[in-house]
Amino acid sequence: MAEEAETFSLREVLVAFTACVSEQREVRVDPYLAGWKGLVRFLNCLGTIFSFISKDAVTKIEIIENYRNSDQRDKYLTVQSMVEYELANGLVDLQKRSEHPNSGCRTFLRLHRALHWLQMFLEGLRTGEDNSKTSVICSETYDASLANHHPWIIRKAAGVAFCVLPTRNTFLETMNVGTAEEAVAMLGDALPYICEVYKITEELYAQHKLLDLP
Ligand SMILES: CCCCCCCCCCCCC/C=C/[C@@H](O)[C@H](COP(=O)(O)O)NC(=O)CCCCCCCCCCCCCCC
Repeated sequence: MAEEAETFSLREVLVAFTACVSEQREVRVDPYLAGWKGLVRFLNCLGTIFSFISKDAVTKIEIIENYRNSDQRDKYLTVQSMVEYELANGLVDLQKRSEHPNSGCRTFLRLHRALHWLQMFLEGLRTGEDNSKTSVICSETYDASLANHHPWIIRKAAGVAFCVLPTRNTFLETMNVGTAEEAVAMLGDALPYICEVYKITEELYAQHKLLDLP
């Protein structure tokens, strides 16, 4: 675990998200998944108490990766092409999960909601006081975002896991980007890209009324 922590750098994760938006303002699926995979590696370094979260994220990443490795891989190149393809071919359960329980659209939506939390969490870390508690930043941003989509039992387990998070400065140093100040600067550079990815996806899902997919 320690070795994994040493090789992890937040830089590679953030670089992946900066590569997500194409010139046509489309969201590329491969760098998006690469970004999430990096985040999962980081989460695994924080302790086994987070395993239930990383397992769920991995399951969702793999569902979409399988589409990217299938005969229909080109349809899943961008979020825009995925939405167009799945909707045109009736591959999305719109009211309740039945024939297509793991559509790309509903799976991606779960990661998209988590990206909203990530965006707020990283902003909270960036602007927080030196001695502020990561656990507080994490639970406040979780309550304001993802928690609204989770049942009580998940919210409870997440709340327990957040308690073990180290202080803000230790957390920033774990990112392996340099000093806490350097990590803060890196967050400032990268956050606009994450916000842009989130915004484009949110608009696309809203336009197609997909924000509440079961
Ligand atoms: C730094 C501490 C990390 C705290 C992570 C906060 C997010 C908490 C998410 C709790 C999810 C619990 C697991 C189960 C979730 C599912 O029920 C639920 C719904 O799925 P379903 O409709 O298929 O049932 N799934 C989801 O909402 C997707 C959750 C994906 C979470 C990925 C979180 C990865 C976090 C990576 C953190 C990295 C920290 C970054 C700092 C540089």
